[in-house]
Amino acid sequence: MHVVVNAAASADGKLSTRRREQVEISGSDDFARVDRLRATSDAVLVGVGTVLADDPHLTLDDPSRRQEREARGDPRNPARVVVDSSGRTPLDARILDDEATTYVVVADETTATRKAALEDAGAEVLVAGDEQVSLPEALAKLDERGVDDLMVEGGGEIIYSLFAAGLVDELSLYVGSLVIGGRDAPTVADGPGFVESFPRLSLREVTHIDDGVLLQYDVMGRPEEQ
Ligand SMILES: NC(=O)c1ccc[n+]([C@@H]2O[C@H](COP(=O)([O-])OP(=O)(O)OC[C@H]3O[C@@H](n4cnc5c(N)ncnc54)[C@H](OP(=O)(O)O)[C@@H]3O)[C@@H](O)[C@H]2O)c1
Ligand SMILES: Nc1nc(=O)c(N)c(NC[C@H](O)[C@H](O)[C@H](O)COP(=O)(O)O)[nH]1
Repeated sequence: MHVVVNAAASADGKLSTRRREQVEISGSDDFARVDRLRATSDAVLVGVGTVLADDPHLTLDDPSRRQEREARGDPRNPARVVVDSSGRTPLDARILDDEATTYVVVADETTATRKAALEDAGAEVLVAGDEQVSLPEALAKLDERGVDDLMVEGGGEIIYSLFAAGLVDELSLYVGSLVIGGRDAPTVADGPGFVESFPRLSLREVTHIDDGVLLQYDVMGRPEEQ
């Protein structure tokens, strides 16, 4: 599986405000780029924190890209994946509509009642991990279901855990020309943070888009992995 993390951050590295309210950091050209990246992916993954904060839809905006996918025999939208240990995804979340397949990856502790409610609401529930979702197990289950190209759209907790598990191949980071600030605002990679053997990146491309810059990195891995 090939994993691309895509995110947009302010110049001070924030994904949104301290209230976790969604901020439009990308401009129209960068959102078009994100739509193209979704169109070439088999699945788009977010954490439940993003679902609760943004209620995202994670489908393609451009109808011609849906047609192109169908013309090559793919579903019109990539599958959607929510990483959600105890099944907190609201049953009326936009991500559960029938515009695309949606996998809700839960941990073993999730009750059978909650799993059944999510399935009734349109999700395919996958179990990976005991108390918190195990990302290596989750990606292995997605791989079994034909996901070769996985796009991750955040948020900061999920991005940190994917780097910590050595599961990221590429990082596409759009840096918008604004300052959000706030010690409690989510950043590109939150979690407990690394204190040594930092994942190393190789800067492949720098592109001026809208009023910001797109940084595209290949992930070299952590020193002990190189
Ligand atoms: N600018 C951008 O590009 C962008 C992109 C996405 C999101 N955002 C913003 O970021 C914020 C949401 O980010 P977030 O960090 O709070 O949430 P998140 O990363 O989307 O989701 C984090 C949640 O995922 C669950 N999880 C399950 N297994 C996990 C694992 N192995 N590692 C880490 N998390 C795991 C945890 O909840 P459980 O323990 O309940 O499972 C955790 O609280 C929102 O404000 C949103 O607007 C911005
Ligand atoms: N590329 C990007 N630029 C931004 O300025 C921004 N705020 C996000 N945020 C990502 C987050 O995951 C959102 O929830 C989905 O981008 C919403 O996706 P929909 O439009 O509902 O499909 N992503």
